[in-house]
Amino acid sequence: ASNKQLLTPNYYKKTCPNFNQIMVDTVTNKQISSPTTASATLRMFFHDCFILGCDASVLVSSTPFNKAERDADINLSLPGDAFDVVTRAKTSLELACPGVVSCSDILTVATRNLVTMAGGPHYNVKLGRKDGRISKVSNVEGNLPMPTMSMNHLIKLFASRGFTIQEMVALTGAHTIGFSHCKEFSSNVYNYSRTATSDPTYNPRFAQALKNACGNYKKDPTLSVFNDVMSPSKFDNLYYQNLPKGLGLLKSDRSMFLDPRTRPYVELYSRDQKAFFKAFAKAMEKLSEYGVKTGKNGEVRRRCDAFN
Ligand code: HEM
Ligand SMILES: [Ca+2]
Repeated sequence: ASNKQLLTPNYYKKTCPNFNQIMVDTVTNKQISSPTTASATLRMFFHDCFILGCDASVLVSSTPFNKAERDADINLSLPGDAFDVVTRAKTSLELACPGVVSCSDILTVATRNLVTMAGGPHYNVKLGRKDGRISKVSNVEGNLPMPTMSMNHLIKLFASRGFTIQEMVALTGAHTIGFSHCKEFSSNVYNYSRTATSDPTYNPRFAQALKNACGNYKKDPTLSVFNDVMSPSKFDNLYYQNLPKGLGLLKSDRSMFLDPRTRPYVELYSRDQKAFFKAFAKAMEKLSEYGVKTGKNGEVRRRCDAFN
């Protein structure tokens, strides 16, 4: 059997009967006190799963002997709240059931609960992942999508992990919540031509608003903008409705509408939120099982930021 077939819905039923309750309590408290936790954690989960599978490799801290994934340039913007919610859950779970619950299962369930809390679909996740024993910065480079990549490149990247074009479009609907830092899109807003105020695929008023919001971004790299300008913290399908209007923030977002291979799915999900939720839930279940390790292929870390 492959590792993912060894995952089960009730993996902790006997060994940690309070697992679900502890996860719900921790995640709810954290999201209420820091409402950006949901988007932060969803992005971190994606970055974990795409590199060596969902094995919490993204949580490991660098040491003098090993530069870890989280110190890759693309991961430096992962917010502290995402690490914090996992650490809090791990601390409570270690008190209740020491040495039993993996950091990768914690990150998977926290993400699922947060998506639902933000208004998104509920989906089932199976459990029993073990944590990885490898986390290297060199595994990250080129293996996570960047807004500057061409659509060919993005499609190939997702295909290399077994995800179809439709699944890629559905998963990227995650940009219905959260933020992007100005540097991720500002070259499109500024470096167009002498006369145009912006990239022609932007709505001109939106481009002007972005210029205003990001004017000082080179001096203040913390400046950031909502991914979904219409409903920034609600998990809904407005992300897709924005794209035909030129209100997609990242170049890769606007390309989802401009490219004929992805456009039909953008149109479907912008019309039909139910279809989006169903596709997102299914693709998240699949992502949650991507490259998982079970049994002796991994460990239950004592601390999520260090190998045992
Ligand atoms: C075409 C593929 C994708 C590209 C190019 C991309 C790129 C980006 C970039 C550049 C940011 C801004 C990060 C920052 O400035 O802090 C971002 C944010 C985000 N991404 Fe993606 N992403 C893609 C797909 C996905 C997928 C598949 C997911 C999850 C299933 C996801 C979830 C998120 C979330 C939730 C945020 C907001 C993070 C926050 O608020 O802290 N993205 N993405
Ligand atoms: Ca939204």
